[in-house]
Amino acid sequence: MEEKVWESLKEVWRQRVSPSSYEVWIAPLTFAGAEGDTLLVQCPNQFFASWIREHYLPLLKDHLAQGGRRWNLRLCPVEEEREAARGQLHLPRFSPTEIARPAFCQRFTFEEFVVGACNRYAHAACWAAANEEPNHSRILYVHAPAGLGKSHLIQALGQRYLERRPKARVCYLTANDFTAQVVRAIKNDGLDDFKRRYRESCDVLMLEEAHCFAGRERTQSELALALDILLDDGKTVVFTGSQLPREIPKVNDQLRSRLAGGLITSINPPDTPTRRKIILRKAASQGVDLDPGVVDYLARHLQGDIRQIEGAVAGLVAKSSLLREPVNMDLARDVVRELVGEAREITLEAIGEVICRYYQVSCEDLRSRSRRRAVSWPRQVAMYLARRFTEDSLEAIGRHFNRDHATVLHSVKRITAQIQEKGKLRRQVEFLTEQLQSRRWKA
Ligand SMILES: Nc1ncnc2c1ncn2[C@@H]1O[C@H](COP(=O)(O)OP(=O)(O)OP(=O)(O)O)[C@@H](O)[C@H]1O
Repeated sequence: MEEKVWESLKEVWRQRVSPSSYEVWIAPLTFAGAEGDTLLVQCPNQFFASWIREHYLPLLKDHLAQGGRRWNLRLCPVEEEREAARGQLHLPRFSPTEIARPAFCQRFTFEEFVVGACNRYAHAACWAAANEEPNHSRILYVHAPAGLGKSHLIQALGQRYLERRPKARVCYLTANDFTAQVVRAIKNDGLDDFKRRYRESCDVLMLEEAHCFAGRERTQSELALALDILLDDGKTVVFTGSQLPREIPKVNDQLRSRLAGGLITSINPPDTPTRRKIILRKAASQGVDLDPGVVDYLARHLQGDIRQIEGAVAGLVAKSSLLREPVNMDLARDVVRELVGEAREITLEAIGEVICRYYQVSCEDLRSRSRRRAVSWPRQVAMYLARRFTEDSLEAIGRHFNRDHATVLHSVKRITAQIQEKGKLRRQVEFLTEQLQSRRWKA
C-alpha cells in the first residue's frame, strides 16, 4: 500500500517537472518504508533533502490524501541519516506562548549569506537589528526582486535574534498570513484580542511580501495600529517586499507613511565577483571544491537570480555524483545549457546598441565629449551595464566609450546608488537587462 502511494507521488512529479529535473532530483529518491502515515524516502545527502523540501514537496500538496489517509514524506539523507535523526528532535527552547516559534529554514543564516556590493547595506541593517540592543523602536524594510535573498536575510536576522535572546518572541509571517489573521479576528469579533496578542506576545514582528497588502484596506488599517502598538513599546518590525513602499499600489496613507518612515534597504542583482563568491559557497556547502575555470564560467553565464545559481550548482554536483564523473567544464556547460540555453556573450557593442535604441541617441553621441544630460545619462547607464554584464576591465570599458577608467568607476557608482533610490531608473535598467538577456540566447 505505502509503496504504491510513493509510486503515485513520483508519477505526480513526473508529470509536473521537466524530464531533466526529474532525472536529477526525483529519480535518485528511493522508498525506504513507512512509519504510520509517514513515508520514508532515502536521498543522497542533506542538501538534496533541503532542495527537495523547498522545491518539489510543495507540488505534492494536493496529492497527499490517498486511501482515506493523509500521508507525510520524510526525506532521509543516506550519508547523514544518524545526524538527521538527531536533528528532527526539536525541543522547544522556552515554554509555548500564544505565538509559536517560527519555522525558519535552518540554512538561512548570516554565516551562509554571501555579502557583496549588491547586498552590503541590507546585510548590515539586518545584522545590526539582530545584534545590537535597540535604544528605540525601528522599522526595517528589505526590498528586492524575487530570488535575491530577502527571506534568507530576514530569517537570518530572526535566527540570530533568538540565539542571542532565547526567550524573545519573534513573529514571522507573510502578508497573506497576517491578512488571514485579521479576517478571522473580524469574523470572530476578536480584534481586541488580536491586538493584545501582538502587544503582549511579540518582541519582533517580521512580515514577508509587504507588496501583498496592496488593496487590502482593512488589513492595512489594522496593521498600522499594530505597528503603533509595537513601536510605542520600542519593538522592531521588519518587512520584505518586491516593491518599495512608495511603489506599492493601493496602500492607504496611514500604512505608507509608517513603512516609508523606516530604514529602507534594497538588494540588487549580484555582480560577477559576488556571483563567484556565491557559487564557491554553495559548492562548498555540498563539500565540493570547484575548479576556478568552472566557477568563472558559471559566474559569467548565470545572470539570473540566486535561486538559479543554487539550482545550477546543485544540479552540477548531483549530475557528477550520478554519472560518477568529476565536476568539469563539460558538465558545467550541460547544466548551464539546460538552465538557460545556449549563451552568447554580452558585448560592449551589444550594450551600446540596446542603449542607443532605448534612449534614442547614436553610438557617436555615446562616444562624444558631450555632457548634455540626454547623452551623458545613457552613457553612464551603458557603463553600468558593461560593468555588470561583461568581463571587460574599467580601462577597456572606458576606451570603448572614449573615457578614462575613473569616469567609468564614477558612473557605475552613481547608477548603482540611484537604482536604490529611483524606481523609474530601476525599471529602466530591468528593461534594458531583459533586452540584453534576450539577445544572448540563440533561438
Ligand atoms: N547573498 C546570498 N548568499 C547565499 N545565498 C543566497 C544569497 N541570496 C540568496 N541566496 C539563496 O537564494 C535562494 C533564494 O533566496 P530567498 O528565498 O531569500 O529570495 P527572496 O528574495 O526571498 O525571493 P522571493 O521573493 O521569491 O521569496 C535561497 O536559497 C537563498 O539561500
